[in-house]
Amino acid sequence: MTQSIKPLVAGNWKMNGLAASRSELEAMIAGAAGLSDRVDLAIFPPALLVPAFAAAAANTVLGVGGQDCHAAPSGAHTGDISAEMLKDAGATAVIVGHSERRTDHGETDAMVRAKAEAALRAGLVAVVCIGETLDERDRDVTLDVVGTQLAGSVPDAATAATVVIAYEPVWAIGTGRTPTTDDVAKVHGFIREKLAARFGDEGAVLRILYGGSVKPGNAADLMAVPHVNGALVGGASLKATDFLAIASACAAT
Ligand SMILES: O=C[C@H](O)COP(=O)(O)O
Repeated sequence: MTQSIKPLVAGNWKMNGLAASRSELEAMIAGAAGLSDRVDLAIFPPALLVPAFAAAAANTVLGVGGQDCHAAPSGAHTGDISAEMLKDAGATAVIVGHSERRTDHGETDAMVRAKAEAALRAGLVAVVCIGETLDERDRDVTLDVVGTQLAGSVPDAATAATVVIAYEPVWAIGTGRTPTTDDVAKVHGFIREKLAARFGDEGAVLRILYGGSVKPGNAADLMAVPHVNGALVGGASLKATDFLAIASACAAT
């Protein structure tokens, strides 16, 4: 982990969670307080839970965000939610371009970039996801894929305060498989080079999260990799004990 960058541990609940999950949120809020000098924490529940979770987390160190947004601020887009609506509901951030959105909804780099630009327009931090599939990894084109996604999905106006990159190998998501720390170092180092070349000083300090089967048992090793500035956690973020254990491991590196 790069010492000069405060890490972020973000929990993506995906399509999980009901109103009763509020107890997990409250445990996270309580646990986050003791870690906030070393690591930022944020949780991304389903959109229906954002207003209640954001209200519960207001004036605490735990951020609350959405999992997707439309590129437009409002309009005839049935079923969609704008970045402005998330902001209005108390969100501070939004995930864009998660591989499940790219796969399930055919989102392209251009669409992801437009969503990230919408986030910035609304005053939200955009967590921009990139990562290669297993087929792409097997064909040894990981860096090509990641470089293309990075160039195409990240807004020109990105700063360290407004954009976070999440590198998530698609084959590691929800599978229990993770890349070796050498593999993670190679990709994160490549992303850092690209960000620094494009954004200069801002690119040198923009946070790059690793995501894909991060658990309490492997978090310390993954978070110690150079240019890993935190984690985007899926399954293990549903339970406060696991989420906080990952955040503690991150804070300790
Ligand atoms: O957004 C989170 C990632 O897709 C990782 O999910 P996972 O931790 O369940 O593998």
